[in-house]
Amino acid sequence: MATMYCPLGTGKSSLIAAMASYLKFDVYDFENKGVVVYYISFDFGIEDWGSIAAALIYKTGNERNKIQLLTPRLQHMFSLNNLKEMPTTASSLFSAYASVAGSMMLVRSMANDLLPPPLRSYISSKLSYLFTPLSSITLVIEEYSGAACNQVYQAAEVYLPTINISPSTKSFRVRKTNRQRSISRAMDKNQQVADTFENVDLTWQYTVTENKKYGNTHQFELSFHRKHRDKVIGSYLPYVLARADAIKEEEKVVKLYSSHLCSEYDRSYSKRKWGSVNLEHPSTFDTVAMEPEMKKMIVEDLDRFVRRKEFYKKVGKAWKRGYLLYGPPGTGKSSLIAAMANYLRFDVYDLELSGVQNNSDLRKLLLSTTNRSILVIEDIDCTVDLQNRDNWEDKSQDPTRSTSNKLTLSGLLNFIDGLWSSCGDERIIVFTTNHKDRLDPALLRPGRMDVHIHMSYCTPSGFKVLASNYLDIHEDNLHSLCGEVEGLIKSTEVTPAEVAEELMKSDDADVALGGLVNFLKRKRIESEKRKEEEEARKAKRPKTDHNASDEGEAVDLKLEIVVNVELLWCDAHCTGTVQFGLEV
Ligand SMILES: Nc1ncnc2c1ncn2[C@@H]1O[C@H](COP(=O)(O)OP(=O)(O)OP(=O)(O)O)[C@@H](O)[C@H]1O
Repeated sequence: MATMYCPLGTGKSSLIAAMASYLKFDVYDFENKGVVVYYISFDFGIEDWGSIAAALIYKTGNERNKIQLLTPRLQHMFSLNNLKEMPTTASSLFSAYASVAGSMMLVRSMANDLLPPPLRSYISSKLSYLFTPLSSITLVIEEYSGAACNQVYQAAEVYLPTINISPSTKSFRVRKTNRQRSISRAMDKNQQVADTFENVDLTWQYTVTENKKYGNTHQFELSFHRKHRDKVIGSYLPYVLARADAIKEEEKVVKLYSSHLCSEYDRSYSKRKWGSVNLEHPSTFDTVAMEPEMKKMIVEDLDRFVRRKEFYKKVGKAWKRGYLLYGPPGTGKSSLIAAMANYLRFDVYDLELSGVQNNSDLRKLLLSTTNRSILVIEDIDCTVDLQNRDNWEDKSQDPTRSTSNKLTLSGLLNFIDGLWSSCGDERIIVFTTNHKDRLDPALLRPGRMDVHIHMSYCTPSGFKVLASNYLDIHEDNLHSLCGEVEGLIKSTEVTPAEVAEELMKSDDADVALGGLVNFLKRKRIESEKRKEEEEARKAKRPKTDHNASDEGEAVDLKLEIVVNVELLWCDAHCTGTVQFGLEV
């Protein structure tokens, strides 16, 4: 047993990861205040159920064959003697059948009454294999692998709509959004499509198991002749994964996932899921108004990040990068995130922390995000109280909630660069805030937020980008008002959002720029007036040693002195000697 105690950012999680990878041990991450969860696993495999069925149905042939129908480990469970005692005449077979059927009905009604729905659905899905032809085999591709997304499932979702509809398909789903050029289709539940790969016939089926309490489970079932098992697993599935990547690349659709986009029904599901829409934000690095050097720095940083897979491996770091975007509202933080997503073609996961109940919920949500994605937590200073790492909780504090049932900063940090951060590749994490000073230093330390980007008020070069976006004004066709606008922008705090709003008011550059000049002049007058009023207020304030800004310090100092004196007084009692000293 080992206890690690050291300051923030000194590599506790990395050491644990290194120990686990050196020893090839699994890691169980128990939160110190967390709830212990017991997992019960049912490990009858497909083969086992098939062989149980085979042993029950084929009661002919010699005893050796009967035993061979069972997989080796089931041979231990079902003894030879039990099989020998199975009946062989038609009448005894019929009465055996009747008694088995009666027992089955009894078992089924007991199961309906006693077993929880997920367990029932698990058992019924396993029993369905009894009815598949023995020559064929079915691969079950579930949506989730443990808590993480199953990439084969996701690839099947992309690939299957591109293969021809089978004659046996009775229904399929169609959709088209504003941005899609053509209608896309998807498999409907319980429908099949056929595919052929290197002369192997394959059948895909999409199934949804409904469960009101725990939410629906989705899966694909891929059936084929069992003699092709190696080819399907070794060649066909990798082909489907590669095709899905290529299709996504061709479609160039970036998705925006949000935990708020899933239905209430899905939310109650213990494995909370993300709902998605296509990210149709047109922002690119060309359209974002910011200093050209900063833009160049960000693009180079992103390029370096995506090509550094081996580097991250070599230095023993999870392949992820954290960006902190800070600045006043309307300076383009969201636009920059969209530009990053469009540039990298990474999906965006928009996480609203206010809707996350506890660390366990957060973990489920984050584990179900995919690789090559951007996780965004906007306005991180507003959603939760970040002041204290240990007491970081949802603002709606409920004293009745146990301490283990909370969202904590440690829980989030653990995902950013703790052990959990390694559960995925090529991840970008972006936090945005209007108040960087309000963030816990633990969040800002190097290694967590690798790049801090200040999104400032509009600058002359930012204006040039906006003028080009909105009015097609470029270096070679500069408008006579551009010089005046740039001069005003230098001396006025105006956000790119405000400038953009003015430029949108007319297609006529004279009108739009004229409006912007007036707006900037008004803004400058207002801000000068505010400054004068502030200075007048300061001048009117009585001159004391305890004005507002000094008061806090004075109180702190007083408290400190009282505490010191008390401690020294205690010392005096205990030791009989006392020395007073005061350092200010
Ligand atoms: N730097 C920018 N470049 C281009 N357009 C911008 C920029 N900043 C703001 N805008 C315009 O203003 C709108 C609002 O900007 P955006 O939402 O990106 O700002 P924000 O900093 O994320 O604001 P908030 O902090 O309120 O979320 C955008 O739709 C865009 O049209």
